[in-house]
Amino acid sequence: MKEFKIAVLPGDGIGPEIVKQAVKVMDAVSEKFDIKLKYEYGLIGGAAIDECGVPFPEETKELILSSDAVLLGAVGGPKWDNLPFEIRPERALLGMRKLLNAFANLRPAKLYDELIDASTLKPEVIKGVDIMVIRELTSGIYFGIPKGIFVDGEERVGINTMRYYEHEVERIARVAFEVARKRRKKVTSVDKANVLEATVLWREVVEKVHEDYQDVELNHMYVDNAAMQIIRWPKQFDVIVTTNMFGDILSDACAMLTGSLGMLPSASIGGKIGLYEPIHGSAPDIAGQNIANPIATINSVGMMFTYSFDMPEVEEAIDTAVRRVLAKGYRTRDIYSEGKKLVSTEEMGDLIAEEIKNL
Ligand SMILES: NC(=O)C1=CN([C@@H]2O[C@H](COP(=O)(O)OP(=O)(O)OC[C@H]3O[C@@H](n4cnc5c(N)ncnc54)[C@H](O)[C@@H]3O)[C@@H](O)[C@H]2O)C=CC1
Ligand SMILES: CC(C)CC(=O)C(=O)O
Ligand SMILES: [Mg+2]
Repeated sequence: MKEFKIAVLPGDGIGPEIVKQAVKVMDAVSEKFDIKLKYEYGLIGGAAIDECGVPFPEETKELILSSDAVLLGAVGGPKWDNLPFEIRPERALLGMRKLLNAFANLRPAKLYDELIDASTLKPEVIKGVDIMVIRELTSGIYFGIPKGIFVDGEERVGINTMRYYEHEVERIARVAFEVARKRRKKVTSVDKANVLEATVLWREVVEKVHEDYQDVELNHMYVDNAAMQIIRWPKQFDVIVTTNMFGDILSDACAMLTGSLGMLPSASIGGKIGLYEPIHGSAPDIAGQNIANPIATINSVGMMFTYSFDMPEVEEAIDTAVRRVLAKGYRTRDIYSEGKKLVSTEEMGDLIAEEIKNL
């Protein structure tokens, strides 16, 4: 019997609520596919600050490094926003991604036909949308030095630095071309090479790597245009590869093509141990109300089975279960439309887990 140890880090805000639903789904998967899943819970973010004074405790680092994969809810919230920057919850996230060398963040924005009515965009614009955003995750402006708030003469100056080494661009470009080969064979590299030297280098390296992937079409787009094109005509995109910050922003925009930010899962790969999390944050505005959409987290579990455990059949099963629950008309508040059945976070988790058992 296959056996996997999963580090489960619920985090803050809606994190614990949505992760609980993902665990229900993992329980159902374990039964259905006869796999042994061992969960070990750890503290991260604000929850860790409250308990041990730091956002990313040594114990959590040891836990994730001794696991086969990591499932994260989300971190952060107003309670911790005034802490010194270096010990804020979000630092734990960046630290964990770096520690795991999870440099490739895959964020699939695929619209379920069943949710065409959940979007504010026209059906003809979004029907069939299937974009894979590949965001560089362990470098760029979120990591570059110098960074900080410094005193310069009479006033302060805030500095962040966008920097990319050639090898960092090369490895993410390779991931993008490899993924595109299994899809519709088109990569759009998004940069700001008209004004940012770091992305002039990015564009050059992507071009160079492309020489090894001549069967894949490559085009380049500036990020401002890309933000507009995603909303204007999203079906022009197959794989989007981009920098850490641009990918962060564009993937939230892509989420709305699928109906809600609560729909987009992610896999962060590249190192030995994969990290799986919804793309959204801790949603403090709806935390504790049992109304958050758990599907992004549940589908992140699906990605875990494909990318960490080489069991794509489990991802397919989870995807089918989600689709069937949506087809029966069940909706959390964020994807609700008239005539559908409004359900809570807990109910959505139960429905999807039950559907898996009945597959
Ligand atoms: N990966 C992570 O842990 C991330 C953490 N954050 C942190 O989360 C906190 C809140 O950040 P925001 O900018 O408000 O972004 P957010 O992604 O938490 O929320 C943005 C909006 O989307 C809604 N939303 C998010 N997830 C949802 C879900 N599953 N179901 C239904 N609605 C959902 C929220 O209610 C909110 O209105 C901050 O402290 C931020 O730093 C933000 C993004 C990612
Ligand atoms: C701390 C942030 C970089 C988290 C975020 O917005 C994301 O990863 O999407
Ligand atoms: Mg983000």
